[in-house]
Amino acid sequence: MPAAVDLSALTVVRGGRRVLSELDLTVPTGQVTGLLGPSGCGKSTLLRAIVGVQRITSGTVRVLGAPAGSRELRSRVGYMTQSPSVYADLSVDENLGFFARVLGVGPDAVARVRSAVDLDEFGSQVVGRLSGGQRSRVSLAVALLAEPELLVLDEPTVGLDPVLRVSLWALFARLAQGGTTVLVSSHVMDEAERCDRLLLMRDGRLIADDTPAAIKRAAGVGDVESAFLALVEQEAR
Ligand SMILES: Nc1ncnc2c1ncn2[C@@H]1O[C@H](COP(=O)(O)OP(=O)(O)OP(=O)(O)O)[C@@H](O)[C@H]1O
Repeated sequence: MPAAVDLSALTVVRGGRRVLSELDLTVPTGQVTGLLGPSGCGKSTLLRAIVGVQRITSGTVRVLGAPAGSRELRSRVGYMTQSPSVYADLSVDENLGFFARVLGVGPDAVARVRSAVDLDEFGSQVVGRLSGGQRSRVSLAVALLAEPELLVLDEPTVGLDPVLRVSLWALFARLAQGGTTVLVSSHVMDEAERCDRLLLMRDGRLIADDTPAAIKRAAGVGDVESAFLALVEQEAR
């Protein structure tokens, strides 16, 4: 099966700084791929390049067989940014209904995505009066509306309690089982274990690209956080 995302020699310079450097990577179709690395390593910039909202300096980014950001990808790629991108003065259902119309999907999608993110009790609640975690789940619900083939999520579990985090990771796994490609960033290394595949990043470069088990095995350690530290140490030598 062709890769959902295929990057070749991607370089991005932002504010005079080289934020991504000659990145080559692929994201397999129908799996949950985790993009992990410390704050500032370039995760959001990479995700922005994949959804086509980042000006790139050089290289190529192909998504679902088309150049990133092309028109035909609009409804095939769902993107959730780090800061909630929904209207604070509208209710959850009004937001979902609005974005459903923008995306041209039927009104029955609203109930489907509301329930997928566990917000059924909050349909008539104004978003401005929700907690941060609830608000980010409304953004996630928007990203799910068009049943995208590729779902790109920038730190979707920040600010969520452990129970909700587990339920969201279960949702990502269910989506992948149904054929959706899920690319999710996090700087919480314990979330790595829930991914089929991991991309570990540091300073705009990829330091590992494999399954969690293979990354731990290669580093001879029992958890991904220790593997990350071992890889950083190896590089410094
Ligand atoms: N608008 C911008 N202009 C210039 N530089 C930027 C801009 N946005 C981000 N950067 C720089 O690009 C680098 C990578 O930022 P990016 O947001 O991609 O990192 P990240 O890994 O997603 O971090 P975090 O986990 O904290 O969100 C950082 O050094 C940051 O300072």
